[in-house]
Amino acid sequence: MSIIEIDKVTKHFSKEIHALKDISLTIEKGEMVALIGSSGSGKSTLMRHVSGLTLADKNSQSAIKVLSNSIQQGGKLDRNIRTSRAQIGNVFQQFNLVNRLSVLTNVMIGALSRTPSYRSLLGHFTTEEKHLALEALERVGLKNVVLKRASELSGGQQQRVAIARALMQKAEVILADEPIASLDPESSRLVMQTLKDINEKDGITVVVTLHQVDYAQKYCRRAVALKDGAIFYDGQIQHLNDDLLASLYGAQHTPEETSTELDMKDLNGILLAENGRINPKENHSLLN
Ligand SMILES: Nc1ncnc2c1ncn2[C@@H]1O[C@H](COP(=O)(O)OP(=O)(O)OP(=O)(O)O)[C@@H](O)[C@H]1O
Repeated sequence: MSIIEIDKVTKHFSKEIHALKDISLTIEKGEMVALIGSSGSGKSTLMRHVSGLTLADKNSQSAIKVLSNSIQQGGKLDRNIRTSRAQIGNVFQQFNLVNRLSVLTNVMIGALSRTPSYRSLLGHFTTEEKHLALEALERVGLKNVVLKRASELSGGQQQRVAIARALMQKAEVILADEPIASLDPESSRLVMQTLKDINEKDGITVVVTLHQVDYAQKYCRRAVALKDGAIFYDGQIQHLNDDLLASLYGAQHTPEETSTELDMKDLNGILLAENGRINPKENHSLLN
């Protein structure tokens, strides 16, 4: 069963910036797919299209569906976007958690799409909701920090809280955009293992953008590689050989250099790209 259907998605940010070029892609239920490619290749833009946070070019043939529900078509957001979004758990660094709230409340916010908002705004969560949030936090190995403020957690812990929130939300799909971009190797391993665990045990479909090809190879079977906004490779990750990787990441690529070289270069790219993308209103619209 197809969970994500992306059809002919084209996006210009300006005349010069053609961020996505006729992307068509289908992701099946239960897959864990790595979205890879060098900085600026269009990974985040594609993820944001799937969440309906960015719209494709107007009057194009573009269409995106999640669980057969339309997210956007021809550059227009679907009317029932709230219902469609409820199926999608976002693990996006730029609007992950409400820092001043406790970890537990942040996870319970995951139930907002199913809860009358006056109740959740007043902080009136039911006992069942509290139990579900505790269970979700236990799943991601964070039961010991439930009453801490989100801002007190490490980056990796925050990512795992976002994953717990998606579990609480009963999301069928998790979109994780750069979930390990600024984490040390042990935290990265924990975040990736958590995603893999809920993918395998709960059958939740996961799409994760990664800079580090070695993590993609370790945790995902399928890779979709973008280059200059177009699909460069879509297939089993084990068939992505050094030649393909070299042409994906450019001439400087050698297998031994991948992690260190890309990390620094891409980190700068991410920070630059993120600067222009932080928009608290979008955070709010996701929660509602
Ligand atoms: N809001 C925006 N306005 C203008 N241009 C944008 C915007 N968001 C992204 N872009 C441009 O679109 C292209 C794709 O960017 P995107 O962030 O999707 O790439 P990426 O592969 O996720 O990169 P990174 O790995 O650095 O996060 C880049 O040229 C980027 O500068």
